[in-house]
Parts: sequence; structure tokens; C-alpha cells
Amino acid sequence: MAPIPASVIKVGHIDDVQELKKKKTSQIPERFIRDTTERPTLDKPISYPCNINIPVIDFSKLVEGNRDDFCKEIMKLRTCCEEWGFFQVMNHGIDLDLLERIEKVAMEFFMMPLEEKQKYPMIPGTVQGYGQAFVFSEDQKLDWCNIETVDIYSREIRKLCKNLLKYIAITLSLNDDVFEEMFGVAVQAVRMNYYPACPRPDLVLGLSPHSDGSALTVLQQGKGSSVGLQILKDNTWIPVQPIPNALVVNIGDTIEVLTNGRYKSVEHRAVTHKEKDRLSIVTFYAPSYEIELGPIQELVDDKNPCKYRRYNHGEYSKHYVTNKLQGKKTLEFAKIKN
Ligand SMILES: O=C(O)CCC(=O)C(=O)O
Ligand SMILES: [Fe+2]
Repeated sequence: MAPIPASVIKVGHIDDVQELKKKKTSQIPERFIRDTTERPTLDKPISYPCNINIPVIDFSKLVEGNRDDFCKEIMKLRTCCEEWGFFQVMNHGIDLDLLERIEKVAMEFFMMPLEEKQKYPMIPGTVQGYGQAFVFSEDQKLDWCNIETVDIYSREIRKLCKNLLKYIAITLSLNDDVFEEMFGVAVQAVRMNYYPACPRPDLVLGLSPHSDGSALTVLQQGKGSSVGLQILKDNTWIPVQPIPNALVVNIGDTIEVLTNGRYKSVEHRAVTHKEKDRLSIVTFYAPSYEIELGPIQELVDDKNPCKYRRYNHGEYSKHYVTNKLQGKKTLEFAKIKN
């Protein structure tokens, strides 16, 4: 995607959060401190029942289960997509060794001296490279996080996404290849987020609330990482408790549009922890940039009038990466206003 010209963006001075942590100061620079309304309320008990967890899909039942298991798991997947937009996938078939290796690669990168990491700077208007993405002005609050994009690890996740989309199509009573046919050569980006421990997790956010612009996102939470991912459900932030070896999957804006809002992308954010750091490896799976998208015909009728206009996916992606993360605001781009 063409980056937007660097000259028009003034992002001001951005401290590196890992370097800040090394200084062992409890002073948080002003640019990281959120307005009171945005701060995570970490010490207050969660009003939602504590045992609430995002649902889990057993992928092996979809791939190789008997008819009964398959049908039950498909129904569960439909509920996951309709009511949650987020679920964990166990028995996904990806070599657990590979998951471990990618974590190691990521940590080795983040532990390199700053000068080394800065050899891969983030290109303005993209989310690739080392640094803070989604920063567009000097007064914008910063996320307590560093981001790096790499090319490896994506083949297996690509397979998983293709299969998941096939099963999601089945939950919608559509042809199972509908998404694959539509997407062309799907675009995939792997992003690694490292959130160092923060002396004041109550004042900062690891990653601002947002929905993903992708069709699907697959997220691997680092072993031993703090519980940091939270999703917004019924106006409450619910933590996603990591399940060993499972991957977290969520519906992105693209599926929301294609399903005419039946499956919605869900707002999520990351919070930091006082003592523990956190790693997440996130793969975004989306249609090819030249593809024109809009709600699928079969999902539009008198009861479900068309809610989104048709647009070029490349334009949407550009719009997404050139705006700051702000809940689901980016999707306004596609909404038909009444
Ligand atoms: O680190 C996390 O758990 C959240 C990451 C995320 O939402 C993203 O990179 O889009
Ligand atoms: Fe995300």
C-alpha cells in the first residue's frame, strides 16, 4: 500500500517504552497518560460475572469430526461469530513448536539494543517496521507498546484463516468457497506487539481500543505473558484468559461489511501490567487490495437492508492505517448513513 507522505505528519517526540522501562522510573511521560475517561479501571472489580470467558472452538471437530461433532461445532462457531466476534481455537493443527519458535524470534528482536531495532523504522502511513503505528499528531496519546512486522510464520496461519472462512461461510448457509473466491490473493500481515511492564498500568493503555480492519485476525498470546487483551462486550471490558496452545481469532471490519452486519467486528484493547511484560503475535488476513467489497447479496433483504456501501478494499486499508485507533470509528467509512 502506498504510504502517505511523511511530510504532512508531525508526530512529535516519541519515547521508546522499553527504554523508559530500563530507566526504572515510576514517572510516566505525559504523552502516555490517558484522559481519565480512557484509563483502564484495573482495580475496580469487573461488573461482568468473573467466570465469563470467550468461547472455544475445537478446530479438529470441524476438520475431522464425525457428522454430529461437525454440526455441533458449526453451530457453536455461528454463535461465536454472532454474539462474540471473538473466540479461541484449540487443536488448530499448527505445529506447537512453530508457535514457540515465533515467540522466541519476536522476543529476540525486542530484546535487541534500541539502535539495532531502529534500523527497521516504521514507514509513516503503514503499520510495518519498528515503532508506534497509528500516531498522526503531536498531541495524540501514545500506546505503551512497540510494534514490528515480519514475514515469517504466515503460511500456517494463512491455511488456518482460509479454513476458518470456509466454515464461517457454512455458518451463513453460503457456498463454502465464497470468501476465497472473492478475496483474490489474500493480503496478510504479521505484527508483533511487546508491552513492557509499566509502573502505572492504571494511567496508560498498551493498545488503544479499536476493531481490526482485516477479515479475520489470529492472535497468539505469549507464554507467561500478562493477561492484557480485553474485548468490549455489553459495554464491559472482558479479559481474554490465555488457554495454552490455543489461538485467539476475531472478526474484522471486512467480515462485518460482507455479512451486512450480521457478524460484527468487536472493539478490543490491550492493558499493561505492573510487573509482567506481554507479547502478542497478531496476523491480519484480508482480501487483496484491488478487490471491490460490499455486503453479500444473499445477506441483504427487506428485513436486513443494505447497511454498507461498496468500496475498494485497498482504499479502506489506507483509510484504516492513516487514522488513529478509535474504537470502531474507521468503519464509518463504509456505513450507509440514513
Ligand atoms: O496485544 C493484543 O492482545 C492486542 C493486539 C491487537 O489487537 C492488534 O494488534 O490489533
Ligand atoms: Fe486488534
